Amino acid sequence: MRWLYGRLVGRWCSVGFSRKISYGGAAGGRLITTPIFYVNAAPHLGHVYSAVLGGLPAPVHRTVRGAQRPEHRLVGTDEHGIKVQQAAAALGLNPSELCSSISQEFRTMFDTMGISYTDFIRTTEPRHSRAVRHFWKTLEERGYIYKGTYQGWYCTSDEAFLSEEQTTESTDPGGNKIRVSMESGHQVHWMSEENYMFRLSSLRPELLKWLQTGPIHPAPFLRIVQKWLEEELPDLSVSRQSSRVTWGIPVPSDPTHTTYVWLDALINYLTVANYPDPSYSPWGPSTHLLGKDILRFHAVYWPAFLLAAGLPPPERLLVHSHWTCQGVKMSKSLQNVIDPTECIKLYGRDGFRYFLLRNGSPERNCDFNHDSVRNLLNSALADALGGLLNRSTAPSMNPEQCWPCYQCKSVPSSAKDQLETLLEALQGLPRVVDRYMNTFQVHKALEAIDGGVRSSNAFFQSQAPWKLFKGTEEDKAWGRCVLYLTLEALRLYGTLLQPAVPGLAQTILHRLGVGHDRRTLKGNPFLSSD
Ligand SMILES: Nc1ncnc2c1ncn2[C@@H]1O[C@H](COP(=O)(O)OP(=O)(O)OP(=O)(O)O)[C@@H](O)[C@H]1O
Repeated sequence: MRWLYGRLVGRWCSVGFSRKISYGGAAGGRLITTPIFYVNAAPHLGHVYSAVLGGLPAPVHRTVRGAQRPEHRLVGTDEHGIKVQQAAAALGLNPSELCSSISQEFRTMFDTMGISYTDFIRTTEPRHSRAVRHFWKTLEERGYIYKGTYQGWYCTSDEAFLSEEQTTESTDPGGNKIRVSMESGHQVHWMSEENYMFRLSSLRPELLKWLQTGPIHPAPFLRIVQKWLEEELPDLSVSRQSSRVTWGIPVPSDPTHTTYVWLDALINYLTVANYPDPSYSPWGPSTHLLGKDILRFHAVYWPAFLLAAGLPPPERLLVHSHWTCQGVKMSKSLQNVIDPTECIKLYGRDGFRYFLLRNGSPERNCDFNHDSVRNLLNSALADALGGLLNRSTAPSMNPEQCWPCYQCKSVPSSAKDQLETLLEALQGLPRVVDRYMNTFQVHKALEAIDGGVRSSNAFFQSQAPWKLFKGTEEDKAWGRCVLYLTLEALRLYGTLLQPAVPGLAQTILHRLGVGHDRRTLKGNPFLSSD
């Protein structure tokens, strides 16, 4: 027996892993952004998912490569516009009070969920209105803004202008005929107003050129944007008359108009890089993570605004699909949301994070229900991972509570194939996880780790070290080898799980006696402890 990581310490006693969960019980220069969230209501599960996902790349880099990568991680709240104005009026508050209170709720939620960030921006901050005013003047000076009349459908819920083809007829709950957005299902109204227009139509060739660099992932969303750009691309209204929308940033040259909330909101990605100070240098490469509901704003309007201002368009847009409730997108306006606080109470922070990251996906919507959370956590974490850890570190299996020697003189012929397949899979696992995590296909990374855990369980069960320890000297040596390989595999899983479920991973590594200086694979790869 060797004392590689010191004694196995502590007891495995994390709620939900050694015990089962029962429903209803207590329980380099790189800018990465998640959308800044609109403060017309409290955060829901969909926001938490986006924010958790956006917080992963830096920890992944640290875990696998051992190095810190300069990274600016932005989160924040989008606070202007008519929806906030209306929500505040309905509550008898002034908009500023509502914004401060809901923005704080988002911040508290991010902290509770262990989401790391380097800047939390609020679009009502003075640094942001300075950036917006400067950006507006730049667009004006470069000839991209003119006064015109906008006539068409407007969806207040989505703060979006829609063409006739993007709307359809529907019926409201009272049986009245209404027009709705085909994309979101929210009601639209006919609007005719004199305001400031942005020459979006003139930017089509440059946008198409940008699309050729393949900046949008996964590919189906790139195709959607290509299709949009093949259709009509009318100029965009970028102001509202301030008599109607008071809560926003006034147009610098004309205070009778308020800046369109999406132009205002998107500029936050520049504000956090100190735009327009002389010290401003665009963060590169910049990655924006977003839900598919705001694809048009990020993949058409935002690069167009940047190109018009003479700035580089974003390098990568990573798009994810939606959490739904009974098939309908979870959304504040529809009030069909799942409260993240309730989920944290039921499943713990890491259980909730694991579920979101394992089941959420870029390509397909995912329906939320408590049964699927309970089933996943019981099967993947309590039974497979927790079971393996408990069994392989139990005092009955390892009375001296230390790491056995990896002295595998001879592998029984019956175990050779299984061992070879397992070792090959585990040696390649960090590369697989790193690749998936860096492209935000986190569900695939977690699936790969879970696959490893299940193969380790099968190996442990079929070799039955508890029986080998009662056999010949050769059996005992092989038993120690099986135990060593299992603990080493658990060290690998614990290390790789740190970005997704930091608390749970620390519990595993602590239980294995792995010191804080060894919780990266850089310098400590799989089987390096031999
Ligand atoms: N159901 C959802 N699933 C996944 N992500 C979501 C969901 N709802 C919101 N988000 C995340 O929040 C971003 C937009 O947030 P927003 O504040 O507009 O939320 P919302 O609930 O859709 O609001 P509203 O109903 O007022 O439109 C999305 O782009 C996405 O990143």
